[in-house]
Amino acid sequence: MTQLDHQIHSIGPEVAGSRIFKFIAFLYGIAAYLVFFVTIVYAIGFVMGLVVPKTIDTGADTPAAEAVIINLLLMALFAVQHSVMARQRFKAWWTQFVPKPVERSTYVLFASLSLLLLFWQWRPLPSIVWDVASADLAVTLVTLSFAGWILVFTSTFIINHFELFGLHQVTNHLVGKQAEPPRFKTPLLYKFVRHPIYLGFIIAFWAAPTMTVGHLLFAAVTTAYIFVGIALEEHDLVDLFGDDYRQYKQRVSMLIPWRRSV
Ligand SMILES: C[S@@+](CC[C@H](N)C(=O)[O-])C[C@H]1O[C@@H](n2cnc3c(N)ncnc32)[C@H](O)[C@@H]1O
Repeated sequence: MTQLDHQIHSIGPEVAGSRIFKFIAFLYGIAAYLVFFVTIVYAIGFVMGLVVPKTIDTGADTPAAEAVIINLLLMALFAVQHSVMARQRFKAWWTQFVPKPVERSTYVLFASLSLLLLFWQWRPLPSIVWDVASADLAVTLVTLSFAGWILVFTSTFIINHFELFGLHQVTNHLVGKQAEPPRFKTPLLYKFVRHPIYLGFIIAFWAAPTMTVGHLLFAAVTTAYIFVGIALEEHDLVDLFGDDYRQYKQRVSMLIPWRRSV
């Protein structure tokens, strides 16, 4: 027996395999996070029409009806992927095939890929709905849109950025730390609204100095989807945290600070 054979034998195939798996899972988690990061940065340029080569108002000339259908299908694909894969029952089913430590990273990767597909294949509908004449108002709207994106990013860190995007799970797995059960939290902004991340997206999508039909379609459908997403997410949160979440809903508004119902 060579020295290497002896070492492998003494570690045991299970442990050796699992060590390699832990490391591969960690690298996979980092790769999925990087794809997510590129996607969200691209999303800012795409929606605001800044820097990136393909924006919400550029792309192949397509007849309006065809463009609407393609864009609706792209948004529907993202919505179905994003909602179905986030449900507890789906997670219970697919973690029979996908190892639990990389479940969140895989979800993040699929969501990012379906968004990249949307950015790539999105058809412009360039007719103008509004175009503000005042330079001051235009600057205010661009600033508001940036503020929306900042709200999105800050809120992910407030609730737990690294857990939300799967890095926490693969790191814990790598160092052999047990995954902690989800905890109900209402830190900082979550004391004013229950969904600051979604509020940030709504602000970022609607605050545009020039609103085209394509941008309006995107803002309207994603806003409607956010309301559906909130209903599904809150159903799961009540299942998970029971009365704590029910009382939170009574106390704190959904999206508009200081207004209990919405
Ligand atoms: C993309 S985050 C969105 C969080 C929130 N809806 C928002 O807009 O800021 C979705 C994840 O956050 C979790 N979550 C939402 N509110 C929470 C809370 N108050 N405490 C703990 N987890 C929460 C959900 O279970 C879900 O896994």
